[in-house]
Amino acid sequence: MRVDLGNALSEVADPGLTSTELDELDERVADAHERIQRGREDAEHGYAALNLPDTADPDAIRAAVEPFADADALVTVGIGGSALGAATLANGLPSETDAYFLDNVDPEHVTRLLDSLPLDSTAVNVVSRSGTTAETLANFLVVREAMADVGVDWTDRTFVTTGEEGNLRRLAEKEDLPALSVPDGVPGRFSVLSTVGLACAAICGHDLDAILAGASDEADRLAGSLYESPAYAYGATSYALEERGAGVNAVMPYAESLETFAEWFAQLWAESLGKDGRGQTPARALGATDQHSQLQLYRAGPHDKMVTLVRPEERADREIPETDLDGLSYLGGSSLGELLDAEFEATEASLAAASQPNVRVEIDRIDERSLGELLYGMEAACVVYGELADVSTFTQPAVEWGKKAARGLLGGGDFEEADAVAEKTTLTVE
Ligand SMILES: O=P(O)(O)OC[C@H]1O[C@H](O)[C@H](O)[C@@H](O)[C@@H]1O
Repeated sequence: MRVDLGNALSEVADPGLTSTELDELDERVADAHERIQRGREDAEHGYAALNLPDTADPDAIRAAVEPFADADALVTVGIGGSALGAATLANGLPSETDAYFLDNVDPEHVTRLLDSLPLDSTAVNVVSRSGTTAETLANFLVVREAMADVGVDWTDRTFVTTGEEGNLRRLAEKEDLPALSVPDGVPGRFSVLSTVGLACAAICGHDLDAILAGASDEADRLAGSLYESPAYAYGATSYALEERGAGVNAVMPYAESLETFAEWFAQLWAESLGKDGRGQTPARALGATDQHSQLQLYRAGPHDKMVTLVRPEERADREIPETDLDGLSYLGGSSLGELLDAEFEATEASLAAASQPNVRVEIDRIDERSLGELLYGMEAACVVYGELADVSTFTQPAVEWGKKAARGLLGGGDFEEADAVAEKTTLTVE
């Protein structure tokens, strides 16, 4: 992963950083790096996720999913960190198996998906770190009933990925389902390089060793200076821009296959860093499509955001046919890839010309190794941001609050959070 901070400097951008400010930030990055390394050495909760390039066991994952390798489709039933990492890999890379994700309990969507699948040749991976998430368990109950209804033995087609405790683990034991373990100390949104993301990747035919090798390369680049570590350069600059008023981070990959990456990033950034009245709101955009919609705001709107432009340096290209149509001949003989790159650079320049801060993130190409670098790099960026902002990066109390309120409403326990629903202030207009 390469990061270009030029358009975040104060000579270009407002807000922006002077080189003196960047040097001061660099001194704080050295301390943050020390803290991160200590956390990694002690395998502390959260920091342990940055050790996954070494601690994940791709052989064990491949062996566990082997019985499901011939499935025509794979449905991952999970939500948040238990779906988005796997989806980023599945949607980012060419896949041998059709991968679907049930990460919502919209009944129409669930029914439409189940009606469209060949259930007798579909594998189901139920993923929940806690093993208690209501949406995941509800969807699982629906999926297994749908299988039973058409005479499919769901116990033959299902495996689970979960922690050592919880309802899902108990269910797996009771039904004798194959079970992969979510490693200790790895929060959901940092779990893509563990069993959580890699089981799906293995069934899709992706090269797990290459994903982990890419992540390992990025881990090797973590250093006590942001000038030596692309991940820290990105995380520290995002933090410093937020401090100076860039409360939004619009992530805009210029690759259709990285659209889900922006969703994964949104959870990572929002849930980890949205604490104590601070945080940077992730916005999702796609280049070049959103140049024709959101870019107007990003260039001409308030100076309250940074734009992260992500692209592969190489991609499989396709020529644009020659044409003698008036005004279009400039396109002929060029390629869609060249056009997309020109759009990328034009957007970057247009933001800079309007003094809107933006950062360029590049990977070599869209393959296992580069995605491993990108995913690991962004996780490390998030952790260093959390250290600099002094927030508790690996907790999510605000999300837990809503989970308890919903559970209380459904009669799943006595949660005071549910009382707030009855106390809602209304001002209805009809
Ligand atoms: O994997 P699970 O325990 O089912 O959790 C799934 C998701 O649930 C919550 O919303 C958490 O805040 C997320 O961080 C987590 O990824």
